[in-house]
Amino acid sequence: MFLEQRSDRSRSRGWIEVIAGSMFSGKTEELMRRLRRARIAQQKVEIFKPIIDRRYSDTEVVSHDSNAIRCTPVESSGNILLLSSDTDVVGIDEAQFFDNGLVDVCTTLASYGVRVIVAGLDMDYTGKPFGPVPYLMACAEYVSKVHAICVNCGDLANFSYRRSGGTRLVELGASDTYQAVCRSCYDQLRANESK
Ligand SMILES: Nc1ncnc2c1ncn2[C@@H]1O[C@H](COP(=O)(O)OP(=O)(O)O)[C@@H](O)[C@H]1O
Ligand SMILES: Cc1cn([C@H]2C[C@H](O)[C@@H](COP(=O)(O)O)O2)c(=O)[nH]c1=O
Ligand SMILES: [Zn+2]
Repeated sequence: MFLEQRSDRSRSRGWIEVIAGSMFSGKTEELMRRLRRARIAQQKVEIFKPIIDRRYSDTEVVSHDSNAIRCTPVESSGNILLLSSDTDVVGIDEAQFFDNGLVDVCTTLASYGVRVIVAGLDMDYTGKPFGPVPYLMACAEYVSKVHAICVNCGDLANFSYRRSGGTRLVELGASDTYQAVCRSCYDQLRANESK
């Protein structure tokens, strides 16, 4: 679906791809698949994640199935620009944790001719747009909305239900803390909370 072949850098043909969805929807696996293919095509790839994502590893992007790829953890979106010189492809995971400056960073890189692939949650546990991801979806050339399986009913899931862990926006966790659920199961679970 996406071209691994580089276009001529002098013509500055870059673009932004966003992979968005709930937790467990396969965002990280899809990001890693695209980045591996770019490496097979001999392209220079740099991978970043926010430094606060210490869930599985400090220096790797790791999927829920334990597949991993090395990355550079960064404090803020501005670091990505500084560390991406002479790069063909930039991959960014857990984009929801970055500041809104990530939108400008991705746009600038794309204008320089870089293929930018961003993965992140589109909604937080309350069902609200999460960080810069919805803005990136608006600015991207390509958006892939991926889905998990609802652990309650087996339908497609696009919500991340928080089972425990309080009300802070940022609460790292996996299936201990979150479940992927469909809209109907999400509404039911949230309604039960206020009973
Ligand atoms: N409810 C679920 N629906 C789909 N996949 C799930 C679910 N729970 C666990 N998984 C596992 O999670 C993997 C996806 O992991 P990952 O790419 O890290 O997702 P994401 O980055 O979107 O959270 C799937 O291949 C599957 O093995
Ligand atoms: C919904 C939601 C999630 N988080 C955290 C939980 C995980 O550490 C990551 C998402 O990881 P994944 O690769 O998409 O599975 O985000 C959070 O901090 N706040 C939330 O509302
Ligand atoms: Zn459901």
